[in-house]
Parts: sequence; structure tokens; C-alpha cells
Amino acid sequence: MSILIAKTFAYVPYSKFRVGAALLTEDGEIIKGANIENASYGGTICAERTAFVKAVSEGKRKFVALAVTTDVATPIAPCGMCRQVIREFCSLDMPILLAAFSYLEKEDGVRETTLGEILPFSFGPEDLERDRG
Ligand SMILES: O=c1ccn([C@H]2C[C@H](O)[C@@H](CO)O2)c(=O)[nH]1
Ligand SMILES: [Zn+2]
Repeated sequence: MSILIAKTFAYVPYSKFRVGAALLTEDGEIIKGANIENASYGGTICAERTAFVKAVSEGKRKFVALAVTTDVATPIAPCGMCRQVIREFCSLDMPILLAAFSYLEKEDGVRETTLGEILPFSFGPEDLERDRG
């Protein structure tokens, strides 16, 4: 149910596009996030990054699933910047659930994907540990 309420406190005076994210930790805790915009536009923080920043800044670093929802009828996927943030803390096979607004009524309302599917051939923290040639 968290995913239904995660977007409640979205601050979206510019886009009017509410997004909610629910991040499931390995301990079974759900961390919610919503998008927060500002007058510069570019400093906008997506729902997904809000959830990760909340979790990581409280010591939670292991996640097993992420769900994203909006008010639109088709599932929306995380933006490129958020994909890289997810990459920092999650495995490539972690499930990502993209829930359309009406997902409870529609059979195809939830699209399930993985980080590896939406961010192929990616760069991640382990690449920094490699031997430098
Ligand atoms: O996956 C997404 C896509 C967009 N947004 C936000 C950013 C901005 O506030 C609004 C329109 O792009 O939606 C998210 O939070 N997550
Ligand atoms: Zn984003």
C-alpha cells in the first residue's frame, strides 16, 4: 500500500506530475519518496532519489525491490540520473515495479523490469576498484 501513498507529498508546482517511489529494504522496511521540484527546475529531485537519500542517510544500503507510481495511465520508468543512483546500491537483477495509476483495476497495470534491463552496459562502483591499465 505504501506505493499508493508515496506520491501524496510530492511537491510539483511546475510539472504537476506527481511521482511516488517505494523502496523495500532487505529487512522488509519500506522507504517512501516523492518528487520535489524547485524554481530552478534543474535542481528537481525525483521520487526515486528521494527514497534512496532517505534510506542511505539512515544507514540502510541493502535493497530488494523498488516500485514507482504516478498519476498517469501508463507505467513510468526512472530517469537516467536515478538509474545511476539505483546502480550504486542495487544488483542488476533487482526487480523494479512500474505501476500505472490504475494498476489495481488493470491487468497490465504493473510492468516488472530489472535494473539491468533498464540500465544495460552500465558503470558502477566496482569499476572504480579495477586495476588501472
Ligand atoms: O521516474 C521519474 C520521472 C520523473 N520524475 C519527476 C521529475 C519531475 O518532478 C517530474 C516531471 O519530470 O517528474 C520522477 O520523480 N521520477
Ligand atoms: Zn529521476
